Amino acid sequence: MEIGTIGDAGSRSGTVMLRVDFNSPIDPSSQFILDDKRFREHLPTVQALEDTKLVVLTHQSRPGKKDFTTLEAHAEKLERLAGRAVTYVDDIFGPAARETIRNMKRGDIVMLENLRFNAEENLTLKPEEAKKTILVRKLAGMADWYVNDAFGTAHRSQPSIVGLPLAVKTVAGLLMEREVASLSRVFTGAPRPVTFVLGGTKVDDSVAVAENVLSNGIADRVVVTGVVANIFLMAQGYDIGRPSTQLIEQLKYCGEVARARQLLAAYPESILVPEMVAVRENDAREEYPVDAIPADAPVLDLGADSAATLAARIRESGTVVLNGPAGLFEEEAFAAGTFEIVRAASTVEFSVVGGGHTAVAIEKLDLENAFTHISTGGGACIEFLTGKKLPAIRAMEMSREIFG
Ligand SMILES: Nc1ncnc2c1ncn2[C@@H]1O[C@H](COP(=O)(O)OP(=O)(O)O)[C@@H](O)[C@H]1O
Ligand SMILES: O=C(OP(=O)(O)O)[C@H](O)COP(=O)(O)O
Repeated sequence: MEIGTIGDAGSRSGTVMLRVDFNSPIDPSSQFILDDKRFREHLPTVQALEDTKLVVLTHQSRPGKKDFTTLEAHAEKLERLAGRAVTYVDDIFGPAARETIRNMKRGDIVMLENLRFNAEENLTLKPEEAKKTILVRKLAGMADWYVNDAFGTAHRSQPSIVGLPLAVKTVAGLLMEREVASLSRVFTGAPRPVTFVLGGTKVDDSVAVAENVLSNGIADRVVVTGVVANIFLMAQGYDIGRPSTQLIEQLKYCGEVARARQLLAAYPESILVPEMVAVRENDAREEYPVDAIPADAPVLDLGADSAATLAARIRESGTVVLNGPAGLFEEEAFAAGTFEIVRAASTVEFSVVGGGHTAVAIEKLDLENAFTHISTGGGACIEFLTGKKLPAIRAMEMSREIFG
């Protein structure tokens, strides 16, 4: 890896700013954090920096959303999970934050306020521009070095991600290092055959991933499920019915049908599309072949035969990259396809998972330990798999060039 890590950062003392991604689902009325996976995943980095004055930075949600909130509950959650006191300050770089940081001792942990409360953090900027923001200048003035562990935000060109590394020596935290190493292994040295299973609703990203991994010989085959499969069925000329077509229009993914058609033409043997689907008809699950989908019934899962056929192809793989559920698994009647695919993926030698919903499906089956790597990133993971260099990684490389 071209980026520095905590291991080669040398001194483990001084004031360290640690960027994490504690952005988590929150109950808007009780402020209760509903899932603490991201907290648990960042703990090794927090503990590795126990001899420093540790200033933790994160965002929570985005301005305008219901779960855009202060970080008091996040500080409490970190305190409980780390078993160490965490001081929360409702300030980012004003007098309260500066005073608290000035008074820190070795081993102290301070959590600053939601970075996105500062308008500049919500801008998408090039690293050089981000470096000039007041936010970056102020934070840099309080830090001896910076650790970026926020893999889940690595695809955002925001000041704390791409600007701060140009202003302070920056290295990757342990989670960032593990994410990059595990996901990179998909591109080099993954046991073959390599199967990508792309489902869920992020059709544009999934088509881009399929293009990248098929054209570069990274994947031997791509299995499509979920809404992604519906696009490929349209590309094959099938009528997927009004409700599913409307969903694709709503999501503004009609343009993806032509891209899917090109992929099918270029890789006819490598893209596996379901032949049977499950729909909701008269409030019940019914199964149909893809050339007989009823006009008014939404396609919500793989048909049982197709789930079994695709699962068998997954099981014979050396590597599986799983991103996005195969259907509306939140409803019991439409969960079978997702569960069968997840179970099959859990049996292979090297298995990598991206996406929050996919991780939830795995948790429901209690199969977390059966996977090699479950990424904390949704968008970041899938963007990494499209083959693009993530802005956070590029910024850490630049930091290494600047500060050594
Ligand atoms: N055929 C389908 N029709 C409607 N929704 C679907 C279908 N297949 C999957 N979904 C929905 O996709 C959502 C997850 O998609 P996505 O956000 O892309 O996954 P992830 O968070 O794992 O990346 C789930 O809420 C699931 O119910
Ligand atoms: O949860 C996140 O992204 P994800 O839902 O794609 O995993 C990250 O915290 C990034 O958040 P953002 O998409 O508001 O920039």
